[in-house]
Amino acid sequence: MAAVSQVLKRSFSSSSPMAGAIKNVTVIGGGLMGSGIAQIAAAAGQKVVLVETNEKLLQGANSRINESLKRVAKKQFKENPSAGESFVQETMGRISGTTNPSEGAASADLIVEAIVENMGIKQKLFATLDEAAPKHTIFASNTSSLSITEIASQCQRKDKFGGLHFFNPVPVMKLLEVVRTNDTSDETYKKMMEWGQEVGKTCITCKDTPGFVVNRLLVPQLAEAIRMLERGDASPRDIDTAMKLGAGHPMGPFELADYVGHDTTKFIIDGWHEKMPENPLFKPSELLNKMVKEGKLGVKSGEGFYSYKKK
Ligand SMILES: CCCCCCCCCCCCC[C@H](O)CC(=O)SCCNC(=O)CCNC(=O)[C@H](O)C(C)(C)COP(=O)(O)OP(=O)(O)OC[C@H]1O[C@@H](n2cnc3c(N)ncnc32)[C@H](O)[C@@H]1OP(=O)(O)O
Ligand SMILES: NC(=O)c1ccc[n+]([C@@H]2O[C@H](COP(=O)([O-])OP(=O)(O)OC[C@H]3O[C@@H](n4cnc5c(N)ncnc54)[C@H](O)[C@@H]3O)[C@@H](O)[C@H]2O)c1
Repeated sequence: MAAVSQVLKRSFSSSSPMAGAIKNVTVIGGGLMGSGIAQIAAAAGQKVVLVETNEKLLQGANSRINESLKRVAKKQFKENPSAGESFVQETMGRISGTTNPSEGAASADLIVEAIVENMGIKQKLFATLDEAAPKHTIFASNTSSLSITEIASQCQRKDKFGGLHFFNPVPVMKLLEVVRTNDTSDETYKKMMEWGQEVGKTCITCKDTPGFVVNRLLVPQLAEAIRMLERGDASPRDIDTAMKLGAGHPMGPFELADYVGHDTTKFIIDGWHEKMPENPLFKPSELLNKMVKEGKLGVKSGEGFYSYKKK
């Protein structure tokens, strides 16, 4: 992955965005979600700067994107493999990396944050970005469960702040939840919706409420599945099979929670328990807490409810 300084010199000296069009996207956080968001923006022809905390994680994101693009190319260019290779190379060529968020923000029309699900860390990051990014830059968080209004509270540009909630895996899942706060301007909302369509997503809109639409319905279901397991009602495998064959889900709740990552699921449930202590649905799970304490984070660590270690 080219250093952003080289790409910025080469790419941004001559080009400047058309008034209003989102051409330069900065993604903060190159994990499960951020790497996918960077990938689809670059695949849509946009210049992407990916920001991570260190070079090793940047390289990891780079590899994850490259592997995913090869899977996409294998399907999209089935009849023309060499066109598929060019698609992968050209898309990767639009992505540069840096470990400096302020440098990464310098030429962004849109910044999408996909870092750890922690309110304080997100707020601190956006306060820094508010100083570094051009005045026209739109800020968006990919948070699963936190309040966009609260995340934006340390920023001046509350009119240019919203939520862009993608679904995992980003290159495959068609939905994008576009969230506006009471301060999000109509112009910002319109640009977020248009950008979501440009990167190939079907956009829905909802208010800035906990979990937006999908997670407000999904979290209780996954939580109830874990309580079912804790009561000994059924095994994870049988519960997953039940929901796949009985409800037509592509993944059962335990497969899905493993896929999402239990660091994230724990952040989500702990945050909602703190916000809504009276709601038994969001009471923390001893089993989940034990798994996280033991480092069993799901697919990302090789073990969660199931084992993913290569035999
Ligand atoms: C009591 C307290 C408990 C508390 C619990 C609280 C829980 C909280 C949980 C909330 C989490 C919220 C998280 C977030 O905010 C919201 C979400 O993202 S929810 C997750 C949404 N996603 C899903 O539901 C995914 C469902 N699964 C699937 O769609 C499929 O299983 C799959 C992931 C697409 C995989 O498909 P499969 O057919 O099973 O297997 P393959 O691997 O062969 O994939 C098929 C096909 O898809 C393409 N593909 C898959 N992955 C990628 C990728 N990363 N990049 C590109 N392409 C990909 C690919 O073409 C595959 O074909 P192939 O390449 O194999 O030919
Ligand atoms: N995992 C999912 O299924 C999913 C789906 C939708 C939304 N989300 C949300 O997306 C966000 C990221 O989730 P994820 O699953 O990708 O997590 P992840 O742990 O895979 O990735 C987060 C990345 O952010 C990086 N990071 C942390 N602080 C940073 C900082 N200050 N600057 C730059 N990088 C930083 C970490 O190094 C890590 O690589 C969370 O808010 C989560 O709620 C997750």
